[in-house]
Amino acid sequence: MRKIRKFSAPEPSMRRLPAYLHVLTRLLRENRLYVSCTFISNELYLDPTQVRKDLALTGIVGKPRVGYSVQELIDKIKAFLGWDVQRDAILVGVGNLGTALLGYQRFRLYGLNIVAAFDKDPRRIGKTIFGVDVLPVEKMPNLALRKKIDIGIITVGEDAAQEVADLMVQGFIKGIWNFAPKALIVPDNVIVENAQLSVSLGVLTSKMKLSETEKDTV
Ligand SMILES: NC(=O)c1ccc[n+]([C@@H]2O[C@H](COP(=O)([O-])OP(=O)(O)OC[C@H]3O[C@@H](n4cnc5c(N)ncnc54)[C@H](O)[C@@H]3O)[C@@H](O)[C@H]2O)c1
Repeated sequence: MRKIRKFSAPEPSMRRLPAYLHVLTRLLRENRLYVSCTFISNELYLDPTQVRKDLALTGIVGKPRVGYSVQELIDKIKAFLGWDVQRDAILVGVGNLGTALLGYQRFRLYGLNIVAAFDKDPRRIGKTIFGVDVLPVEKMPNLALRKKIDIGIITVGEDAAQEVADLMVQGFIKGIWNFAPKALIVPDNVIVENAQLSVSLGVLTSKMKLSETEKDTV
């Protein structure tokens, strides 16, 4: 059975940190120098103790009665998330979703630099989408190895996802951001993060359903 890899920081905290960053970036634009846990927790409807624990993971130390320096907190969160360094990525599957991801310019702010895209469809190969060249998928492992690519993004259908992951492993890619609804099998040294909008939608609709049922019973 495959081992579940454990990390020293809890995943829910990792998932909340980008939201804190969003609030802090706004405060920086408004020239705010300091911020408290209570302020952040009120903005995001979270428990202040939870926010304090999450922020402590980044190593930041607040000043009594003043709070945290906004700039320092931004820097610490970015460093914790690994967004303070630029990572080169490639994307495989330049269909609807792949094209949308290539067009999302803000990934660069998070240190994600998509340097090439790959597909198997001759109608897509040779095109340049949002400044990124689309190459034949067979060329991916070699390019990944040569350019020391860190992250592979999978946006092919679920039937092709494992074979694409295998090619990424051949190319010594260490992190796979998988958008296909497929549980991938990879060596232990490769980290896979599955990104599913349907999970988020499921949370929304089940909360709506629960709230509707609770209203009916009042
Ligand atoms: N994670 C999410 O929230 C989310 C949201 C939408 C779609 N998806 C998933 O993303 C994937 C893509 O969806 P889409 O709507 O963009 O599909 P699409 O059919 O528009 O695009 C898929 C692309 O992959 C290419 N492809 C197929 N097999 C390949 C292979 N072996 N090597 C290289 N390229 C290959 C196809 O030529 C095509 O260009 C699907 O798995 C879908 O379920 C996930």
